[in-house]
Amino acid sequence: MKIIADENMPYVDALFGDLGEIEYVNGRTLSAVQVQDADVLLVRSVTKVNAALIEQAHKLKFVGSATIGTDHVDVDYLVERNIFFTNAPGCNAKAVGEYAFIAMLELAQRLGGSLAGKVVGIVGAGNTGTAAANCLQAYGLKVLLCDPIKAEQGDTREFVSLDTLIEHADIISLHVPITKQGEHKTWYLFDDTRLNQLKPNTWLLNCCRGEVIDNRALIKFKQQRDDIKLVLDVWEGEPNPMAELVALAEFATPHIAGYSLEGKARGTFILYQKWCELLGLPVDKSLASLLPTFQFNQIVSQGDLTESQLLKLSRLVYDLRDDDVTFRGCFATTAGFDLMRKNHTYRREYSAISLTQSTQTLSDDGINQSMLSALGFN
Ligand SMILES: NC(=O)c1ccc[n+]([C@@H]2O[C@H](COP(=O)([O-])OP(=O)(O)OC[C@H]3O[C@@H](n4cnc5c(N)ncnc54)[C@H](O)[C@@H]3O)[C@@H](O)[C@H]2O)c1
Ligand SMILES: O=C(O)[C@H](O)[C@H](O)COP(=O)(O)O
Repeated sequence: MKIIADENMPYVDALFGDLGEIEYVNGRTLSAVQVQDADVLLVRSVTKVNAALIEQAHKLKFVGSATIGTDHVDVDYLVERNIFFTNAPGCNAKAVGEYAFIAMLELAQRLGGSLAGKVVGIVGAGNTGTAAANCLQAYGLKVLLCDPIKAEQGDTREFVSLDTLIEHADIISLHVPITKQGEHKTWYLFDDTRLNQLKPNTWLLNCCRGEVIDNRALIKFKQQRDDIKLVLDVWEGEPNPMAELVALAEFATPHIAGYSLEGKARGTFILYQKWCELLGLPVDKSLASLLPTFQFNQIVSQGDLTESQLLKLSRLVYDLRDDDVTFRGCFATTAGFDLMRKNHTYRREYSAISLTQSTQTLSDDGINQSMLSALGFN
């Protein structure tokens, strides 16, 4: 059996190695000729899986994308061809949630203020939006959720309209899929008009898909509104973001919000589980065995933490400042954007750290052990 896998997908050897012959490919430049004799195709978000790529792949039975998003895959065409397709829902949700939370801590520190006390609006209350909301609520922040689809489906959480969210939120974090049609389409959800509704000093984070914000409108808007602060992980026209926009963002990264080691491992593992299920094979490998012990896995803290100490602790799992600096030095070419993603040293999630407090401080505003557990520390 021939398995074609993106060369930047970790743990493929460990999980698929005894199931067939694996050939690693560059996902961005993958061609129809390379996939024509594949039985299994394992991709990431950079590969467009459509008729042009797989029309001649007559043996293809399974396409797996180790991603949450599916906008790069022509799912209808796969159904028509009777090729099984799976993505990896939720695989990197925690990573994205922690990225958003850590970015807010970083931004608060950079601006000389505090994250505590802010109201945060989450647009899209699915896996990543909920993961971000969980961190924020664990930290005691008020969170407003906007997700008309979930609301219509009977989700019992409290939802607000996008207008209400924009009116009340100090920080807005975007967590929707990219959709081009329908009542709730998200393409340019934040266009010129929406951007002009933002209240003074709003922080806007985008960790979902670049085109959820009209990037040209954002450049024009931000050039006149220095009070608005931006954290951008995703860009219109990736892998070639607009240079003017990178310069205007407080923190800028190359679509790596989901790049935790745990998230990446879960992505490949979900594809492995689905493939075993499809073939009726036993799932005889475990996700836990793939992950190395984290360098700082045991930490003892003396007393409650302040917000700046929480940020220091967070920087052990992910130092956003490093990625921001590297990105600004390399984003200007396709090769630079992709190479930074390829060479990214996958960060860890909070759960990689076992944290104990040796003493409890009797203050009301400190960050205590139960808050840290709710944030995801072990
Ligand atoms: N930057 C990254 O590395 C990264 C990582 C993972 C996912 N993503 C992107 O983030 C997206 C969201 O991921 P997820 O796991 O949360 O997906 P999900 O499907 O679990 O949740 C998305 C939510 O958005 C809601 N939604 C759709 N249209 C909406 C609208 N117009 N207004 C408000 N809510 C709307 C849906 O109802 C759903 O609940 C993915 O589709 C992917 O494109 C990016
Ligand atoms: O949809 C997703 O899961 C993310 O966008 C994913 O993290 C993108 O990473 P890639 O597949 O390009 O490595």
